[in-house]
This record gives sequence, structure tokens and C-alpha cells, in this order.
Amino acid sequence: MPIKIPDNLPAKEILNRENIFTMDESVAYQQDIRPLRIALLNLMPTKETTETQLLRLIGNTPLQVEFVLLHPKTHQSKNTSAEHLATFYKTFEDIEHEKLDGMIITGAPVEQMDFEDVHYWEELQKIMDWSKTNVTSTLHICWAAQAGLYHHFGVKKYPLEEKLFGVFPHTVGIANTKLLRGFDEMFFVPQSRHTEVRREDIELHPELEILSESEDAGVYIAATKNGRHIYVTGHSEYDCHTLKWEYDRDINKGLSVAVPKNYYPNNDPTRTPCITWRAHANLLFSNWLNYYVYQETPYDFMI
Ligand SMILES: CC(=O)SCCNC(=O)CCNC(=O)[C@H](O)C(C)(C)COP(=O)(O)OP(=O)(O)OC[C@H]1O[C@@H](n2cnc3c(N)ncnc32)[C@H](O)[C@@H]1OP(=O)(O)O
Ligand SMILES: N[C@@H](CCO)C(=O)O
Repeated sequence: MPIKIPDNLPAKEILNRENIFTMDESVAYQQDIRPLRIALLNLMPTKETTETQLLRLIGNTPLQVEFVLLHPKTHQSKNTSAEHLATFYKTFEDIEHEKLDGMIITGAPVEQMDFEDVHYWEELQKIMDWSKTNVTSTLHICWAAQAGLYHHFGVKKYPLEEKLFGVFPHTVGIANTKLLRGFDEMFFVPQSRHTEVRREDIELHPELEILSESEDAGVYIAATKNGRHIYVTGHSEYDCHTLKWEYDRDINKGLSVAVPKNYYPNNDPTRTPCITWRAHANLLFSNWLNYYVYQETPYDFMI
């Protein structure tokens, strides 16, 4: 939340230089509050797990949030029951005449396919185009970040020689950026993917900036300079045991997969992993909700 301070307090200038958000008394008197409307376009097969992970992070705010669950109509889900979708989910057609304060588009296990081979690619492109005018800020996670960068900017994804799998140190790329307010200079993020986007391709687009990256994992967060589209390649929303679940799943299938790096104590998969990214995950989502959604969205957006 912004700090409301007297109009002429000297600290105001110092904080403004650090991009700390302050608000004059005169502006504060005019500020109205209403619940935020945030949609989760859930592309994951494990929909119930992802709902829980993201609600946990979105719920960490004093703001009231109305959560709208969306699934792609043009894909028949194998792993989530039709009953769950019918009870709790809507499709894009149900909301396309509305406005949203924020939208999160999740990852999906389709990164090794061409975008055009994904069943819901056309539908997703339509939703991403619509988001430019109907959503104040859209956060794209993992495959959705690759899909958004490709659709909006033509940025390609490239296969990695081996799966990027583990918990890696990341750094803040641009000082005082509001999305990373309060972050330590180095922080940890889980990564679990077979493909990457590259800095040099993103740099060709002056509308984009790279907010965070990692020596091991490459670009972590890119965003449009106006904050309306945010692309996050890692999985800060993952629970402590999600990487273990993915690792055990692949081992049980007989796949050759390396132990996730920097995750188990002494990299020993018989030991219980320890979470090292929760604080930054909470900050990332509360900064997004505050600075990119709540402070930017018009009060009468939905009228
Ligand atoms: C890079 C990132 O974004 S990481 C995020 C993705 N991570 C995850 O999904 C982790 C959890 N997922 C999993 O562990 C596995 O996908 C499982 C265990 C749920 C299922 O795996 P499998 O049995 O091997 O494959 P299955 O044939 O059921 O298809 C898996 C999913 O791939 C996706 N998929 C596969 N082909 C297509 C396609 N052509 N178009 C769209 N989606 C597709 C679907 O999401 C499908 O699940 P769904 O129908 O429930 O939505
Ligand atoms: N995080 C994913 C990568 C596949 O897209 C998994 O391991 O299931």
C-alpha cells in the first residue's frame, strides 16, 4: 500500500527517488477502494494444485480479491474432472465482454511442442489480444511467458540441452523496480523447464525490459515498460514438494532425469527438501497486485 504522508515532508523526495510509492494527503482523499477482479487462466493439467498455490499467494494482501477461474474451451482436460470444471470454471466466452483488473496465465506441459500445435493456441491468442484492452495487468508464468513473448513480440523459445530443474539464485536487474520492491539482491526461484527465451531476442524490443535473471537459469522476469504484461519464466508459486513430486513422477516412469539442483539437503533426494523461495514469491505477487493492478486500475473500470 502507498504511504500517505504530509505534502512537504523531506523524506518524500528521498523515497520518491527510490521509487517508493508515496501519496500526498490531497491524492489520498480522492482514492476509492473496491474489490479487485483477478482471473486465473489455468492451463495446467494439475488444476486443483495450481489453484491452491496461486490463491495462497494472491490471498496475502489486505485488498479484497474476487477470483475468476478460466479454462480453455478448445481443450478437453484429461487430468481435471469435468465436474470440477463445470462447478468452478468459466471460459473466455463467458467474460469476454467484461474488464478485469488482473489476469494470471499459468504454465502448461506443452513447451516442447510448437505453439501452433497446442490445442488451445488460437483461443489463447484471442485471449492475449483481448488482454491488451480489457485487463490492467497480465502475469504470464513459465510456458505462458514464452507464449506471450512469442505472440506479442515474436520472441522464440529454444530447447535446452538438459532440463533446467532445481532452485537457482537470481538477481535484481534494474534497481528500484516496483515489481521487485523489497527483494534481496540475490534470491532463489524454482525452475522446471526444457526450453528458454534469450536476453538478446528480448533486447530487440524497446517496449520490453528484463527485470531479473540468473547465471544458471537465464531470463527470469521480462515486462513491458508500462507494466501491463509481465513474463515470469520460473515457478515461484511452487510448494516445497512440487519439484520432488515432478522428480519422483519421472523416476517412477523410468525416465532419466537429474536430481533437482540446490533443492534437497546435500542434493540427496532421500532427504526432505527445504523451501528457500517463499518470502520472495509472496513479495512478487503482493507487489504485482499492489503496484501493477490496484494502483493502476481505474475505479470505474468495470462499468
Ligand atoms: C514449462 C512449464 O510451463 S512448467 C508447467 C507444466 N508443468 C506441469 O504440468 C507439471 C504437472 N504435470 C504433470 O506432471 C503431467 O502433465 C501429468 C502427470 C499431469 C500428466 O502427464 P501424462 O500422463 O504424461 O500426459 P497426458 O497425456 O495426460 O497430458 C498431459 C497434459 O499435456 C497437455 N497437452 C498435451 N498435449 C497437448 C496439446 N496438443 N494441446 C494442449 N495441451 C496438451 C495437457 O495439459 C495435458 O493434460 P490435460 O489434458 O489434463 O490438460
Ligand atoms: N515443470 C514441468 C516441465 C514440463 O513442461 C514438469 O516437470 O512437469
